[in-house]
Amino acid sequence: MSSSADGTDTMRNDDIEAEQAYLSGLYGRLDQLREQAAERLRAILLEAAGTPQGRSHREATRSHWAEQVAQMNAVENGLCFGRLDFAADNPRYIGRLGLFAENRDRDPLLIDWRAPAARPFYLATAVSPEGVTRRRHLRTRGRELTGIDDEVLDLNAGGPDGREDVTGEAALLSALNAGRTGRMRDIVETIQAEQDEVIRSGLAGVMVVQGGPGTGKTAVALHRAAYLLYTHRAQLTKQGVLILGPNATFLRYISQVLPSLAETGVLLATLGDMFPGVTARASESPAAAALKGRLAMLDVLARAVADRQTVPDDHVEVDHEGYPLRIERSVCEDARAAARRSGRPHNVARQMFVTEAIHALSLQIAERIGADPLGGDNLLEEADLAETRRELREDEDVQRALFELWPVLTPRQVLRDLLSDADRLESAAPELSADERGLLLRDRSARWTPADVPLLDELAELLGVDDTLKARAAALERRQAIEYAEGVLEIVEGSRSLDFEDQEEEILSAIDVVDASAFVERHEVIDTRTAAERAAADRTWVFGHVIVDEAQELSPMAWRLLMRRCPSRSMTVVGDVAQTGELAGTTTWDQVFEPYVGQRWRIAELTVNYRTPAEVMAVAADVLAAVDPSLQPPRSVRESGCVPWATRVPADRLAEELIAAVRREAATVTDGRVGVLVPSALEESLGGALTGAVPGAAVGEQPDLRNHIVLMTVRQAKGLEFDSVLVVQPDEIIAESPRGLSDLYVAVTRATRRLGVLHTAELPKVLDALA
Ligand SMILES: Nc1ncnc2c1ncn2[C@@H]1O[C@H](COP(=O)(O)OP(=O)(O)OP(=O)(O)O)[C@@H](O)[C@H]1O
Repeated sequence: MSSSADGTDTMRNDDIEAEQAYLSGLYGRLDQLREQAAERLRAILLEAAGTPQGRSHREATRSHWAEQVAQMNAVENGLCFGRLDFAADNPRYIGRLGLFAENRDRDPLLIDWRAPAARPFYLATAVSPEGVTRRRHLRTRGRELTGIDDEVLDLNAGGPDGREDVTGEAALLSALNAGRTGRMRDIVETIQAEQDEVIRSGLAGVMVVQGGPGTGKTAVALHRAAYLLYTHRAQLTKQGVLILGPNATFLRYISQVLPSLAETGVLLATLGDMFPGVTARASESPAAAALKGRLAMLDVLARAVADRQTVPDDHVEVDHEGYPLRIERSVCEDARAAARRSGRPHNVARQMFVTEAIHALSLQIAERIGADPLGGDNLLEEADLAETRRELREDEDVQRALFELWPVLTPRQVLRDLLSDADRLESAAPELSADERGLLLRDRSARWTPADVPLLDELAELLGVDDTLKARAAALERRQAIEYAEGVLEIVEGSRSLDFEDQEEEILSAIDVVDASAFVERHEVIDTRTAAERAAADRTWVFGHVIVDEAQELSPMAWRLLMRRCPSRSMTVVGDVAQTGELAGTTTWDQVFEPYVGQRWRIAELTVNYRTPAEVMAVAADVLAAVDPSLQPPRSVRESGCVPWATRVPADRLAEELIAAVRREAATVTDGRVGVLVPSALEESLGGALTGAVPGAAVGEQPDLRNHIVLMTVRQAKGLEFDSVLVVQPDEIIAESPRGLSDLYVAVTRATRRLGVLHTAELPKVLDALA
């Protein structure tokens, strides 16, 4: 049953009035709380700085109140969207945030959708009503109530309304039929029962959410992040939650969902962002990316590092205090063997290499200067030897020679050197064929690709960080800060008013009361970043929970990186093995998790497609059967009434026909978005033609999805959706990759309403339904 505020249908007007009054009361309370929080924030900002501890406390309080204000601002739209009536209890209002009256003894005015008390809103059905007699969806625009949808769940009170397999059917269909905006919306008002199960599943362990296209995997993953942060706030705000998505365009697409749920403490990243200091966005051939994703790269990288631990053919000569010293090959070999035996990472084991080599050199010196002319024991004592070793360590020539033999290395340096040098590659990767090595080889100046990132991360593990070097760098930084502070204090001193110089009484200036190191301490920056921000800058950060979207695309090497960031294995992994496009991606979840958690992972399946209407899904089902006949397509929740079509056009008129089709579709879906999905080989030419004819159409590496018309490759369209989708040259999409059929499946399932296909050759068999 449905009613709108204009009073044209059956719902009693006084119901609307009563709900509007309640809603206004909630906004009144929200305003009051927001004003109180803003007042506290203002007071804190006016407080004096004080001691470092005081400042850190003040900073914590400031960010608490700033977050409160931000949260209350974020829920302004759709603050309250539901009401539950019970046979034997007071009604409950459900919203984006919990609100209490000033007198806390009373029932809450508004229940946060994530609280257990809100759960019947998503789960109660007529068959299993959980005490609920009526579920009411409140439709609002700003602070105004625009309509009400009721579902009566009490079987005795006149029978259930609507379908049993969906909850809140009217509200759901209205959300699904709305035109797309290029930014994903939250689904908090219409979460369905099977989605709710996933969202509220426990924090511990690996949960895989397998579901066909449009089943809400991304939406569920984001709402799960919000739910987990609400339920385990103390733990997760400290450790942070990571959401890994397939590319930057996708991250922008989902970027508004969590803020609209008033959650900001989540790090959204792509694989290319997972090595601090590197933003890996360059593209490479799918075959090269697949090769880099294989576990065989572990041996290649280990050998690449070992190859940097060198020994001379015969010896190296260095000058030490005017005398020549020989670093013999055998000395280097022994020192290298000892360092390798330690099992430590390269940069850490280097200490041992240096110690062993210096020891050998000190004996060489002892032999020269401490030899007993009478043939007795060496005359140097242990203390002399220790002094010799110290001198050797500090000798720059010796240092340089040892550095050459066992250098301090960075991951970027090792990977760049390896991938740009055929000899190094051959030495490190003898088991790869020459063709495979050719795939990896590239110019030194090449930009980083996402598939490089797991290799960099692996190298960081193999190389390690020498803590003594880190301590030295920190000491240097502090020394520089003190020098800077001294400079500041000198300026203060210099600018003392000359007028005071003759005065009798002593005037204290900054320089009299603080020395430079105290100054540095007082001004040391307090880390005000959120856990998510700190995590983004720290390769070794361990997250409280990791959520992976489009997880089927990750390579075995990428999984190693992620598992390192999440030793607790508290993970939510969402994906669809039928949509795998990357050659190094997976087609079975077992394969992914067996090495890390054995059989200890749970799977949840989503079976209803909320995006793609039944007419389009019928076409997609044939493509899926060709990908793997054992896979079942998800069931569409609605029909659009639009029949998918295919048109064959002459090859020399493809661009013109496409432009005409785009114009037609754009005129039909005026309230939504048109997506044109093309084979990679045609992206540039068709993109150019389209933007030439239809100014404002978005194309390129990171097109703005808010544009009315967007042209992209299928790879780029992963996870996205458009009201109308035009698929161009499906046969070429299939031919472009060994996973071409999966790519076509992805392409046709991006449509929320309309699907059209343009082709110049025969229509591929899998699209016979369109013939
Ligand atoms: N319960 C729901 N209420 C309203 N809209 C929903 C619901 N569940 C999913 N949707 C909508 O359905 C569409 C598809 O959802 P989503 O992108 O999360 O699916 P997906 O499973 O990740 O798809 P794909 O695998 O194709 O990327 C989105 O527009 C989403 O907002």
